[in-house]
Amino acid sequence: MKVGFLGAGKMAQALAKGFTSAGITKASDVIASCPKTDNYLLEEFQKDVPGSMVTNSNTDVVEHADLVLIATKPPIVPRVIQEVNPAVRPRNLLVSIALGIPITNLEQMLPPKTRVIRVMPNTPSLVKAGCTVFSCGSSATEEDGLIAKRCFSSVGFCEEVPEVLIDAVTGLSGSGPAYIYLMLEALADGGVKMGIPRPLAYKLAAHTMIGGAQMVLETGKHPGALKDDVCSPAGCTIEAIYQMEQSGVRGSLIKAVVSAAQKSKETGQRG
Ligand SMILES: NC(=O)C1=CN([C@@H]2O[C@H](COP(=O)(O)OP(=O)(O)OC[C@H]3O[C@@H](n4cnc5c(N)ncnc54)[C@H](OP(=O)(O)O)[C@@H]3O)[C@@H](O)[C@H]2O)C=CC1
Ligand SMILES: O=C(O)[C@@H]1CCC=N1
Repeated sequence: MKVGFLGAGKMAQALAKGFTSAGITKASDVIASCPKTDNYLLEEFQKDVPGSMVTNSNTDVVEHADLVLIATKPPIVPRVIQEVNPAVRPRNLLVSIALGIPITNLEQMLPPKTRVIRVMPNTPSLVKAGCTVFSCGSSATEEDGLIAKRCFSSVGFCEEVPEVLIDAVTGLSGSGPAYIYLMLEALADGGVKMGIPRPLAYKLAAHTMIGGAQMVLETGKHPGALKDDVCSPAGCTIEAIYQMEQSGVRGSLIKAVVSAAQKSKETGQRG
């Protein structure tokens, strides 16, 4: 399958590297575009995916690729679609990863009957630990859904959801890696404050996060029950939990997800 990226930024790079290393496509069948001739992102893209093609022409991408990922910032999407529209053919499956833009808007901007899929991935796709949801447009076939599932499952967890959930998913797993890095950095800072060398503190914090998440997925136990297992009576963990509850950690995280989801929805309404 030939895969093209309109936009060669962080998410395009993560997916291109993930897809090629997972064997979904060959590097020589990947193409990415950015408008400026001196674009350093295209150089970065080719460094990440050696053997791939890069171009300053969005039309080249659509002409070359079967699967075309729209990977520019949301406000630029209408302009990019308008530009590539004359080149869109029935063989193209258009996959938008853009924040907030509903399928109906994408379909209205594209030629009638264009097969469209809206996707919300996240950056850990780069290391095959991504988390993606997708929804199919009105002309997308069952086979198109399977293609999306196969591509994004190759770089992590992937599930089809009703489109109405995508803004909420964006607030949770689309933006979520940023919340995790912030928490991880803070945990490591705590370790450093207590004398742990910084490189070791990052490793301990990261492995603790991976381990905790794996326990939730593999044991199927409620997160609260798993937390209780760590809190020995009159022990040190319950002291820490008491501090965290007083500083409103749960409320902050809920607010983070809600505000990102609302922003995603507003982005779509503005477009
Ligand atoms: N980053 C993330 O974690 C996630 C991002 N997304 C979505 O992915 C999309 C891309 O985000 P991200 O990778 O972070 O953004 P970046 O800014 O890293 O990438 C956007 C890319 O689009 C290029 N671009 C700008 N104008 C055009 C144009 N007219 N034609 C073609 N390409 C153009 C930019 O080039 P230049 O820099 O030269 O302007 C850049 O290469 C967004 O819609 C975002 O909502 C979705 C899930 C997660
Ligand atoms: O912050 C953003 O707008 C993008 C969409 C989800 C993650 N990053």
